Amino acid sequence: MRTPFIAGNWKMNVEDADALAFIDAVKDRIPPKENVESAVCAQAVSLKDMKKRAEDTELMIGAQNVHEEASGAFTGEISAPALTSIGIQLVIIGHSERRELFNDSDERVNLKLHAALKHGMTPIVCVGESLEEREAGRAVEVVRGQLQKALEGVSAQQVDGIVIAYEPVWAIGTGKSSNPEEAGEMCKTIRSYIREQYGESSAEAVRIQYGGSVKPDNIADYLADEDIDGALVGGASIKVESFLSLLEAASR
Ligand SMILES: O=C(CO)COP(=O)(O)O
Repeated sequence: MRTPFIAGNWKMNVEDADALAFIDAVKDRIPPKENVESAVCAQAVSLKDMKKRAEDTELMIGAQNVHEEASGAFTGEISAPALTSIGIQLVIIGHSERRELFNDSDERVNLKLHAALKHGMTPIVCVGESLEEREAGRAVEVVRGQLQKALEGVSAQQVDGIVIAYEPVWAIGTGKSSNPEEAGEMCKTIRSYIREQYGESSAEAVRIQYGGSVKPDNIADYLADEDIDGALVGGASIKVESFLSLLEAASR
């Protein structure tokens, strides 16, 4: 059985002092990782200190982005070796905000995924259709296309450790969460894609999160679906009690 995985994506919303205070507040209340795996992905400047503060807990600390090259003249970027050198093993790749605002094309998402895997990181790869694409009946085609391009050249052995987050763009930060049945159907489609490409054991191993306006009062509706293994949560992951409620709801 797959262990549920709840990850907070704090985006550019939590400054250093609050990030560290959050760790202090949750660290003795994180459920064992056998019940639910938990993470928060913060701004790069806070990662090193957060990692240290979270040392004795099972809360993982993740990055929100990584550059595809290991080093070089890429002003302002962060490399996978730089992240792993401070103990950061988890990274979000291809979030729709990065795709939309920072030119993270499917090809770049693929390069970033390879960089993360090469350096032993666990990637959370985000896919999801826009409202326009959903209304045009193209949601499945779009998500399958994103997966195909993101996973190009990724081996079956590598794919087993990847987390895929299905985040319909229209449900992010809008309070307009996707209907759990529709979300479940898309997560099933994602798992079927993994099965087609990599076989049954990879399909069973890969964890698929839903993301988009997940909150303590709706998370159980998503997790009830057999193909939804957790959530990637923005707004509702920032406040201590809300984050802990999400973990409690997901804990098995
Ligand atoms: O983008 C998200 C997580 O990556 C979702 O954000 P919200 O939970 O705030 O809708």
